[in-house]
Amino acid sequence: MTSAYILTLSCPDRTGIVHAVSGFLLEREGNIEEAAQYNDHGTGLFFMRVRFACSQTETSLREQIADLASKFGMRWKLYPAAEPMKTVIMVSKEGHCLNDLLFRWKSGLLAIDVRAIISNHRDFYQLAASYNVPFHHIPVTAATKAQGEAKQLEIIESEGADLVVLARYMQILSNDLCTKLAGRAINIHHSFLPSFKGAKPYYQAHDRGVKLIGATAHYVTADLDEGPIIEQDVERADHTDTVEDLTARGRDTESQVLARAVKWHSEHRVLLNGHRTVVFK
Ligand SMILES: Nc1nc2c(c(=O)[nH]1)N[C@@H](CN(C=O)c1ccc(C(=O)N[C@@H](CCC(=O)O)C(=O)O)cc1)CN2
Repeated sequence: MTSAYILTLSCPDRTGIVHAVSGFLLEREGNIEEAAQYNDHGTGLFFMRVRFACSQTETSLREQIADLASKFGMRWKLYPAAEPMKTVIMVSKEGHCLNDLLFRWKSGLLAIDVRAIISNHRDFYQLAASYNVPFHHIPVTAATKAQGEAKQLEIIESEGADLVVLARYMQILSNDLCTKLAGRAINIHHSFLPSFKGAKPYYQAHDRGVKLIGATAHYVTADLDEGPIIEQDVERADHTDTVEDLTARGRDTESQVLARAVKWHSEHRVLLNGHRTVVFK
């Protein structure tokens, strides 16, 4: 019986990498179903993503890939392709992105498994219940942030979440929590970064008189809204728009940008390249 796997790797660029990987898989009767690679001439790093079917067990493949990787200095990861990514979604008082992700998940459009919803407000406990997803209300104040984050992390770890989505969660995560969630927490920022970081970006955009508004999905880091960008998009604006108009029009862009980022991350299409990303769409 064959199983589908996804192998992602990065290593110093040199000739023969694709040949070595494809030959490795051929020797094990692996059938390549999808492959993509990128050579970053600026950093000299080579990136690759391969989806393949193979009859060998994951344990056996890991042992053999480790041997290949050592010869090329590869940083690599191997994922069973069929496993949906266990996900925890965090939200505050704006629920459009949460609602969109839940609908896409239940419609089979996202390879995720929403294990819990965490919020510092109670607004969306009925929405969670309608999808039969546990809802955890964890209020957060400056005085209670450490305890609140400890509860959040306990839920994340107990659910085995490989992805945490800040779907308009409006609390700044501590440096410690950012470290623990490194590479597996995605935030949707409601501006076209690097413009208008921080709180109330639509107020900032309106004050600047922008003719475009936007949304940015990025990995969460200790540096607020500075994490590696995964996806962005923009929407037109003009002099007649109020902040409320911009906020309303921006909701669809935010939801669509976040959904694309979650889809690509859950399919292991996003590779970190320093403070940037490589996205094999
Ligand atoms: N460590 C990080 N935490 C969070 C990030 C991040 O990139 N790194 N992204 C934000 C989301 N966000 C914009 O998208 C954002 C949320 C909240 C604020 C903010 O200043 N909020 C409060 C202060 C709350 C607090 O101290 O925790 C405020 O309005 O004054 C700015 C940007 C999610 N978290």
